[in-house]
Amino acid sequence: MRAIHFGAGNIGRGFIGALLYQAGYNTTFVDVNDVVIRELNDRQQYDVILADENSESLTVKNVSGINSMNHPDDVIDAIAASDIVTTAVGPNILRIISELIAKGLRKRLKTNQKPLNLIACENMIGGSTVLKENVFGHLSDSEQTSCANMVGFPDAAVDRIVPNQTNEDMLQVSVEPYYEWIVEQTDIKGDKPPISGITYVNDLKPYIERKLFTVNTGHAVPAYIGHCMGYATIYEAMQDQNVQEIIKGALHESGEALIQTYGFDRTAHQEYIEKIIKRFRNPYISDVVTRVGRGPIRKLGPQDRLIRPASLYLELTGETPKYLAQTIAAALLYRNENDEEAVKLQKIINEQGYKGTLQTIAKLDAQSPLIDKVLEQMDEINKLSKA
Ligand SMILES: NC(=O)c1ccc[n+]([C@@H]2O[C@H](COP(=O)([O-])OP(=O)(O)OC[C@H]3O[C@@H](n4cnc5c(N)ncnc54)[C@H](O)[C@@H]3O)[C@@H](O)[C@H]2O)c1
Ligand SMILES: O=P(O)(O)OC[C@@H](O)[C@@H](O)[C@H](O)[C@H](O)CO
Repeated sequence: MRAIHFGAGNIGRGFIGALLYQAGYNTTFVDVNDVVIRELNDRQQYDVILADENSESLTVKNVSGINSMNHPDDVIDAIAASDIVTTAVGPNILRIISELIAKGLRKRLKTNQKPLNLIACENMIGGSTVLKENVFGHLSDSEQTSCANMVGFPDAAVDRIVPNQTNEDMLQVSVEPYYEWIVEQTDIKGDKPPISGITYVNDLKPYIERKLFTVNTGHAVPAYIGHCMGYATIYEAMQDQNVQEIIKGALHESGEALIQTYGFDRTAHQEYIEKIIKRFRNPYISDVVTRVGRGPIRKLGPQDRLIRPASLYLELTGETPKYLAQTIAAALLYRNENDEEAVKLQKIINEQGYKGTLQTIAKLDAQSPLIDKVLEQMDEINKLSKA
């Protein structure tokens, strides 16, 4: 079985690549990072280390790489012949890789009639659906009709913390032991990919929202509040009493929104929250706040981890969420000159002010009580950053 995986980064090598290998696939990574691609081709294997007291390691074998900038035709051929295509490139890159994928599917229509599934493993709602829309934008009507019958784009939720890291061995990747990969089976074409780490469900929405609005909402607290307070890593920020109070409060608020929306069991959800907080305190992982806070414009989007649970909480309880508002305020204050979106965010704030920015980026109504709450909580965050 042949797999094509776009993005040989943290999640690509440390999570999806490892599970594909364990399921028996030969995996070709497609990336624009030439150094990583060369190493993959030279060695055809790499190690994944579990970040806990045992440091267990797995050697992922049967891997190769293609630099899509230098060898786009090889990517097209590989897609035409593959049994599964996965991505972990970041939500904003899906649009960029879609033209090459469309060319691969066009070739496949002529050469290979086997059903194919493409699974976007990104932190976003409807990632594979977004990929499909972009790919279909490059295909003719008749190609779209043919693809609609034999190519599936099942949405997915992926959960495993894989920090940025610099190891002596550049392909080695250290990952937390925990993982979850959930795929919506209703959109699969042909047989379900035989990957034992995947949990197949009929309706992904409750799972992706629970993951994004608990793991990623929670993660945003030590990232943005921690950054304001001068902490460099999630682990350091998680030792702070203020961060602990805010994360508990924010996850109580997002939890209330999730429980009321999906009817999750209250006790089970609280256990889920506690397990996640424990993962953020893993002493074997050093995850910088700038990775977790990366892309603040995306993270302040209307459907993402801060605004969506805050809006839902307001809608369902009639109260404005204090702790989510504090985290949104900290995200607005996030400055990092190495992060393109953070720079752009500060430019928008300079031009439009906080209120205008929340209307433009978060798509909040000018009258939304959430805006006033965020502005009110900005003072609290400023006090914390001076403390
Ligand atoms: N790291 C985590 O803890 C984690 C966990 C769950 C989900 N995710 C999600 O996985 C995705 C990837 O995150 P990551 O942490 O692995 O990021 P990363 O930066 O480590 O990896 C992304 C990779 O994509 C490559 N890339 C960029 N443009 C490309 C292009 N045009 N074609 C092919 N490859 C390209 C980059 O060179 C890089 O190797 C994101 O959507 C993220 O939200 C990350
Ligand atoms: O990848 P992002 O930028 O959407 O979010 C940063 C982190 O919260 C995220 O990568 C988590 O580590 C991951 O989602 C855990 O499963």
